[in-house]
Amino acid sequence: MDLIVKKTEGIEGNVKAPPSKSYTHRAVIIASLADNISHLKNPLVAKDTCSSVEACEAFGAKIDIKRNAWIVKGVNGKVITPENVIDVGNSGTTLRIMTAVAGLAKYYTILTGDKSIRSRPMQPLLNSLRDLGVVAFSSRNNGRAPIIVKGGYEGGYTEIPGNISSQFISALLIIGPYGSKPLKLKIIGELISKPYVDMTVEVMKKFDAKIEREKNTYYVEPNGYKSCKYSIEGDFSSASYIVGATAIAGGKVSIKNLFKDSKQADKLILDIISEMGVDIKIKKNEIIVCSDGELHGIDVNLKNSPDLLPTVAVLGAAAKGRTKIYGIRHARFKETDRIAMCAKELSKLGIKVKELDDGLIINGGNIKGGIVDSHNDHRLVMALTLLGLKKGIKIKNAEAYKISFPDFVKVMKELGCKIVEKP
Ligand SMILES: O=C(O)C1=C[C@@H](OP(=O)(O)O)[C@@H](O)[C@H](O)C1
Ligand SMILES: C=C(OP(=O)(O)O)C(=O)O
Repeated sequence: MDLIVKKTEGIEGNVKAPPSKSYTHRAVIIASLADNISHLKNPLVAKDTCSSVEACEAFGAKIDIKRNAWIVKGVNGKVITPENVIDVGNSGTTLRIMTAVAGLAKYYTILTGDKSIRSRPMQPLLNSLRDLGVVAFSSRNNGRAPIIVKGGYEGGYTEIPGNISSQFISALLIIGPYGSKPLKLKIIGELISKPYVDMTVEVMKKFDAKIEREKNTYYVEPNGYKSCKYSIEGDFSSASYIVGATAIAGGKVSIKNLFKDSKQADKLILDIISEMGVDIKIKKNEIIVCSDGELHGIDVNLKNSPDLLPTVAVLGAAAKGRTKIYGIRHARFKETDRIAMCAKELSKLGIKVKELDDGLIINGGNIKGGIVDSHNDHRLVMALTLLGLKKGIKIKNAEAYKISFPDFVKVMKELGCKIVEKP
């Protein structure tokens, strides 16, 4: 499917941010391991989170999908060996966390996914799982999926580099409560995407896990999880496209279901956008964005918020002057190499972009219309849509937005964005 986006000036309305993808993954996986029945309110129903639901069911959890709620009967740590291969589709979070969960099963689990998933780094996680009593290897010995895991998780000590993906750390912490010994996990070097680990710890605590951090080391007691009622907040990464569209097209938009005190990494979009010249009002559970469509370039470190790269890159392209984005070498290991793909697609629209090892320098302000490709990356589809509001573009392979924000086109149209889906 292609998206045709037409120049749009002035958008307005009141919308609700979709539920958080990261919190939905964590809640459903932890509830699936827990001792009894958990009620998850407002989960995100999207391709990536459905990959986690299917994987949890394959490991023995019973999940009843109701309108606006999932009722999860956990396995109380007694994970069964799946009958079939676990196919995580396009979801890196599912692959990483479920590889660790497979370490709790008795026999062999095979985990794989689409072409993009089969290119994403896994070796540090496999090494740590081995330290903790699990047999875990890459079927082609290249540190990528397909992954083969034979359970046997005991707990104990391991260390892991912090600069490739925080999902390795989240994955190891999540199985921590089910060892025969406590888990001691030391992060070596710089920890990127740290807010995502904080979110993991927050959800683990909500399910009564005993977890502590001292400097760069996490300690988890083998006490299991207690099921509970958990409500999933709105997603700042998805909301970044609504904020970005308002910033670029101009207008006034209110976004509900976003919490001021959220731990989400991508809350940073609010600081970024105000620094670029947009007026932001932050209420307890609502954000109001007001823009005249005039933005100016900034320097920004996205080390902790890698998923904002495509959004900030297009904002930089639409802004006057230079935008430098840095600190995000790890954005090269996502659905695509997002540094390279943002540079490639923005160049097609006449924007001068310089690729850095860990970011981009964008000379914004002069966009021409044209045809761009998402490379099947959901964040590229949604971010490129924002540029279309400025000049009119066609985005190829656009159906990828359904990975994380299935109502993206509907919500954008409600706000007045001129978008047409072409099958
Ligand atoms: O744990 C999570 O929910 C995520 C962690 C981040 O990945 P990295 O830790 O690999 O940067 C982020 O990019 C991803 O979209 C979601
Ligand atoms: C990188 C992302 O997710 P995941 O790692 O779960 O594929 C993302 O949502 O941008």
